[in-house]
Amino acid sequence: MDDFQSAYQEEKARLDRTLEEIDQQLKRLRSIPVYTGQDFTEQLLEENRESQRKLLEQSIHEPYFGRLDFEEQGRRKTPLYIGKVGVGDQDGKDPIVIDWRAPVASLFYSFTGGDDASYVAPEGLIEGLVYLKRNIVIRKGILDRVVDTYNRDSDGPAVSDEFLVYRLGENKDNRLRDIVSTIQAEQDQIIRAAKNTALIIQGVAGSGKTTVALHRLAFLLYQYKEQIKAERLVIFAPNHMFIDYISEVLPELGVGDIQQSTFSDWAAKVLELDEVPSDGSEALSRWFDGGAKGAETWQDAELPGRFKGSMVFKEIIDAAVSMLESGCVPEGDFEPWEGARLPRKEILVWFEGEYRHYPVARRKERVLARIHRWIEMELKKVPSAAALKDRKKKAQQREKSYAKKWPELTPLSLYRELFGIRKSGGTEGMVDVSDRIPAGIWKDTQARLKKNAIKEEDLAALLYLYTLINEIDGNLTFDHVVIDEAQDFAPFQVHVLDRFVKGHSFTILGDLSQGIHYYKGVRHWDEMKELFRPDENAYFALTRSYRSTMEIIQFANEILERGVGADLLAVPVFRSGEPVRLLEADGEKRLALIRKALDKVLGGSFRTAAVLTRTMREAEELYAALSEGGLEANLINGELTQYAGGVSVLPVYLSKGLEFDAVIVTDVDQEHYGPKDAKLLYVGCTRALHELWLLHGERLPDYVSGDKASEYAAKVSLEA
Ligand SMILES: Nc1ncnc2c1ncn2[C@@H]1O[C@H](COP(=O)(O)OP(=O)(O)OP(=O)(O)O)[C@@H](O)[C@H]1O
Repeated sequence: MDDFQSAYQEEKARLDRTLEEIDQQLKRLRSIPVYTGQDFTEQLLEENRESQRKLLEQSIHEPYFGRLDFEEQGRRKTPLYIGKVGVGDQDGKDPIVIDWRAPVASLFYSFTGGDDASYVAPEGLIEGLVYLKRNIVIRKGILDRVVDTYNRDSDGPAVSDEFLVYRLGENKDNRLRDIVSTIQAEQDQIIRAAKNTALIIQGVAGSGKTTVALHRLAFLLYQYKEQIKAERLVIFAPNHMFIDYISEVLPELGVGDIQQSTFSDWAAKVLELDEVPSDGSEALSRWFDGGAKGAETWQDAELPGRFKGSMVFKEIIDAAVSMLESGCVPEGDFEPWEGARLPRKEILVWFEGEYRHYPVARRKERVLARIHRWIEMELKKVPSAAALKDRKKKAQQREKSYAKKWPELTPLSLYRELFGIRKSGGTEGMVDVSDRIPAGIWKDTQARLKKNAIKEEDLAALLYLYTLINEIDGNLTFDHVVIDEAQDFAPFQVHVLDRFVKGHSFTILGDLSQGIHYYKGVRHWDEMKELFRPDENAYFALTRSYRSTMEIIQFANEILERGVGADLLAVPVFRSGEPVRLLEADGEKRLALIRKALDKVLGGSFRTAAVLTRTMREAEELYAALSEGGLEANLINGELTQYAGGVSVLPVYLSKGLEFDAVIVTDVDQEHYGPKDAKLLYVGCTRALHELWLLHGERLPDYVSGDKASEYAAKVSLEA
């Protein structure tokens, strides 16, 4: 028997034993009648049994995916089996399968050969020797594959990407999947980073940012189970369809109930807005469907999204509200009826003294309530019933009009005042900051606010005002916040979120090379880092790209290098595929050739394909034409909440974050992708896992037809 066969036999025997053990445990658990009584302790025990049952039921299909033979210093060599779910033996003493999030399991991901292997455990640094690292594929309880990625006894360290490449070569369906069996060392470092740090991660396209963020949440829930709750974790994602696309990963990892939201949805909930301001897709659509040409030359300060997302705007707001407190208590004493008087001095003692520790809106509330109580006490002193009736009535009216003299302390009313919209008897305490806001933005915002129309760009400021005047309710706080596609987030948004998060516990991930929304987001990660103290943040860079073949990555890299002069180039995993196809397809032949290219692509075993256009309008037209020709496809627009897979037709800017087995980018010419659109084309190209087609007019954009291109791209022609 050769080594491979004996390894397979050994693992098969071990799998049979494990399945038998899990089966026994399940049988035992199922035999215990479900407790439905009122006893609290019994209820807790029943809950435990129920979650144990679920975990074992999940585990029995694929109990583990890896094996690591480790000899801890001074102990015996032990084979450790690592799975998505930890399983103990009948007595619950020795683990049969170790949870991938356990400290020792980190060795499986971080060990890359050599004599020194160590991991950090709660007891401190554990050192030892690794003898074997083995990947084991089990499908539906049947052993499918055994691949050794390190064997100390063979001819030296042989850590290879073979298993990773095998996994990456698989076709994808309509959902992002977990990667527990192949997490890479650079990703593992991020997943296991300490909770109370703001992690800022620059990762090239396809480096696993989204995937890593989701695994990090699963890790945090395991590692800090006493301190954090799933429902207090949140992922901010760019749109609802993306949320749907990533929705399977956490349940696959045995984690549920995590909040997933767009920033706008969340802000609207906190601010109790009747309507959710557009999440930006509408603005994007206008931006890309024309009208925005030349706007790239605008100064940041003139771009509403950039200006209102900056910390400069926060400082302007601080200046505007700096006198708010001192301007709150109305002039004059309070007189509920002639002869009774509550001196303003006394009210100030309450407002500025006793209630000082409350935020201002709450202080106002408390002072007004106390005045009410004071009136009631005064009324008790009134001797005659007739006088009492009269005074009561008067006091009611005066109390009401006195309350009206106080400023309206809501985020929206203050924001309106910031832009010069003042109600009669408005806030004396607001400082005029109009000269610090660019005239265009001032005028546009004022006009909108007069009609009570709020845009996404206003939300950070509104939330900030909210936090200045209100206490943040415990229900609204988070234990950890993930921000995906963070290059499109503004520093001010993150600053505001920081007020809702304990311990600056953030995972902020993005790719500056995919920053296609010129009018918002960050230009450099320092803009985010500066929001935190040096000891509160950590920066990581992910440079390996796992999604696409080498040919596609090299081709996309060249677009970045030539078109943007970027240095954040992706390093491919050694997975070779077809060359990128360049197909001239314009004029009358365009539609027929798009159809032909699609037929070619769909002829294989691919499960998902995308046809990317430059604009939404073009996507709609193409979708209509393709459907008329009998093709079954889905049109994706910014409103969609579900991603169905199959063939999708969509504008390239909406493809961000998604991936497809094959991608066909249409109209890749100078007209559609001018010199400023290299990043956009880069996003489109990097969506492809296995095949990329570029359908173009007579002249490709200059940054596409590079000299080196022939190494990984080929011109093809299909008969129209
Ligand atoms: N360690 C890994 N093992 C196997 N597959 C991986 C690994 N890391 C990432 N992938 C795969 O690479 C693809 C890209 O991952 P993901 O979408 O998380 O990357 P991203 O950095 O968020 O991409 P983008 O910024 O381009 O949207 C996914 O198919 C994911 O499953």
